[in-house]
Amino acid sequence: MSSLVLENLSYQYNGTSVIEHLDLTVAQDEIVCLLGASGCGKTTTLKAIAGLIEAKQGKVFIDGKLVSDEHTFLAPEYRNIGMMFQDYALFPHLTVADNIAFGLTNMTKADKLKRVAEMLELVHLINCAERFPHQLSGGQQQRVAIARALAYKPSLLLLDEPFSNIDTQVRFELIADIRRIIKTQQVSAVFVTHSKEEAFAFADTLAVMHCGKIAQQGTSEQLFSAPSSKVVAEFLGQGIYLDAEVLTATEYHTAFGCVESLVTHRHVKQVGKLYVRPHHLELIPFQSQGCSANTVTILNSRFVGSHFVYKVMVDGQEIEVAAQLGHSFLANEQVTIKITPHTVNFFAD
Ligand SMILES: Nc1ncnc2c1ncn2[C@@H]1O[C@H](COP(=O)(O)OP(=O)(O)OP(=O)(O)O)[C@@H](O)[C@H]1O
Repeated sequence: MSSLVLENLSYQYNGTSVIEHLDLTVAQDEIVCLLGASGCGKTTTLKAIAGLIEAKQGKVFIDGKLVSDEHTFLAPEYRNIGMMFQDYALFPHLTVADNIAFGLTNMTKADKLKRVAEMLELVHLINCAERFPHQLSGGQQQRVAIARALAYKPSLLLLDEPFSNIDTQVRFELIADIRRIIKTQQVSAVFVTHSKEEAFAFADTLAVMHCGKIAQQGTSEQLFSAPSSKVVAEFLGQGIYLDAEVLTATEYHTAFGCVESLVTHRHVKQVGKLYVRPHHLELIPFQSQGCSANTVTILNSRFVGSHFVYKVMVDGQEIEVAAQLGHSFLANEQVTIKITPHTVNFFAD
């Protein structure tokens, strides 16, 4: 059974549509990331799942139980969900142990103490039990927040940008740690972010949101290599569009010569655009016998520790390309560009 199902969910603020006919499924024990640009409706979707707003259009099911539709509205405390936000939302006047124990009602004192001890061990904060939130680092505060959210064994965890206040140096360690914690507790989760790096590191599947809808849901690899729309392609990573015409099931004609696809497509004689990412481009020393359209000028270069990254203008669009081993170029130098065979992303006009 799915842990969460949103069916045809819509929501308006003062008559302005924010979520429109949104469908989403989260499987048992799955971490799904709602990913999208600022203002696309991610937090509003999370609030509708939590019951912090009343979405009358569409249905919300948690663990198979209808919790919201036009006739039904279950308050947040009856939805069996845990929540975690970017501002930690810990009670400042309570110790770490008391923060974790806060939601544990209907339990004997002994059971409460046992559960708090288990959670402190899980989040590696046993020695901080008697400290207050202001005596902890941001990462430690988020560990307390996750311990508190998981303490009463919710079936679904909702996380709204929980890592955005964490120093970038420790952010990805914390992400890996919180993912481990969630996985050991066998709870499903919906995680909201606008950072694709965080989404890649934290989620099992991504649901890219655009203008209040899910544009595409799948693993990060599926979305990266086979985006169903330009919006998803662009959101998952930088690239350029090249005018293209389909020649065969695996070949596309462009101004840069024939581009070969590693997979067979069923596009027939269509014209459209290829979305080409930097790692599909190869810069090689200028070859005078090459087609002039394949010649580009290095605009500038930047050393990134292990190699150089060159900015070039291709078909009127700037793109940064990592240097191939053994080649180095100067600013204003003319180089030849090649498009290597890859899993082509073609969008018909
Ligand atoms: N209480 C509100 N009243 C009116 N409009 C709102 C309210 N809350 C959010 N909005 C608007 O709804 C739209 C979606 O907001 P939401 O917070 O869901 O987006 P988001 O994708 O989570 O954005 P961000 O990544 O910036 O947090 C935005 O245009 C926002 O201005």
